[in-house]
Amino acid sequence: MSTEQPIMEGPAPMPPDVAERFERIKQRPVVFDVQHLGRVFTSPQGEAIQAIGDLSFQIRRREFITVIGPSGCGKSTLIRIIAGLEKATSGQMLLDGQPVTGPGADRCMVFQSYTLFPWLSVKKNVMFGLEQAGHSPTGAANEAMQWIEMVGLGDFAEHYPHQLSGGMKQRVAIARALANKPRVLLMDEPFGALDPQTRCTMQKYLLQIWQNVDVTIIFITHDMDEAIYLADRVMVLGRNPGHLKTMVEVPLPRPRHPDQLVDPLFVQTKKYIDDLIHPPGEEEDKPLPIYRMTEVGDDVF
Ligand SMILES: Nc1ncnc2c1ncn2[C@@H]1O[C@H](COP(=O)(O)OP(=O)(O)OP(=O)(O)O)[C@@H](O)[C@H]1O
Repeated sequence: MSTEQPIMEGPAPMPPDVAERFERIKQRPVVFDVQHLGRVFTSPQGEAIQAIGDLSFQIRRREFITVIGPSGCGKSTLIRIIAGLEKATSGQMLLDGQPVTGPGADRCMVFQSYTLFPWLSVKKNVMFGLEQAGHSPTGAANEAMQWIEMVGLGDFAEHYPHQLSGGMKQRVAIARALANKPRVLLMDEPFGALDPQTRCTMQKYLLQIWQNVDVTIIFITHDMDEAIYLADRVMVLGRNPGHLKTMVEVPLPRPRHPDQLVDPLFVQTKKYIDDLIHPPGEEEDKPLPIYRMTEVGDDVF
């Protein structure tokens, strides 16, 4: 067995034009201020499960933040607390300086599973929240159509969810969320169920939409390429209990382009984040016990 230490990559260098962009971002107002957030669950046996330990971070207006970390580090718990669907057991969270105490129209969520009403057309799905918020049917229809056009589905407004592909359904879900004009769009692995090609197309659409809408995005993903490609900053979480390992400023200029996936800065950033999430030598790296299931001598390698 080799006794050599694996080489841990440092963060990639920041080109001057991207560093300037981050300086400009730091001048923007803080939208989200999360202070010492913690969440303890109780197991069915009555044991305390500390899902999130002590998490503090700030997000500025119109930042695109992706959240990545190993399974069980508290990504979903965090986004559910931000959405107001779950309560923190310690700490607090301010949105535009005001404490968040429950769900609100200022935060909208897009989930991985398709959550459209199957009995409503695309247009009616997008109108639903608007009508609930007090828009007249005509006003809601006009507003809904603007958002449906924005996600490129103008020709599908009268279609029903079962007539749409997975990517189209998620575009409707994004239109429905944005129609409420939230301050923050929360996305919990929204493209996780899509095939790789559709996923790439959706990433491109989302970046275009985000460019044209005044919204801050917090986006959970398991996919490292997706996390880096979309984000201004990648929030890397660790587990037991969930904690912030680091916030990585992505050293790539915007607008993003798929060619950047092979840029040395991208590759170095990926290696850096991967080393943070899976430190070499951790349990997951241990080899499996090997049981021989073939005849001795049946060596195909
Ligand atoms: N309702 C609950 N009751 C008890 N424990 C919970 C509950 N929800 C989450 N947990 C625990 O909190 C921890 C964090 O869970 P969470 O689902 O937030 O992690 P995650 O990072 O989103 O995981 P994954 O990547 O697998 O989706 C886990 O140990 C999980 O078992």
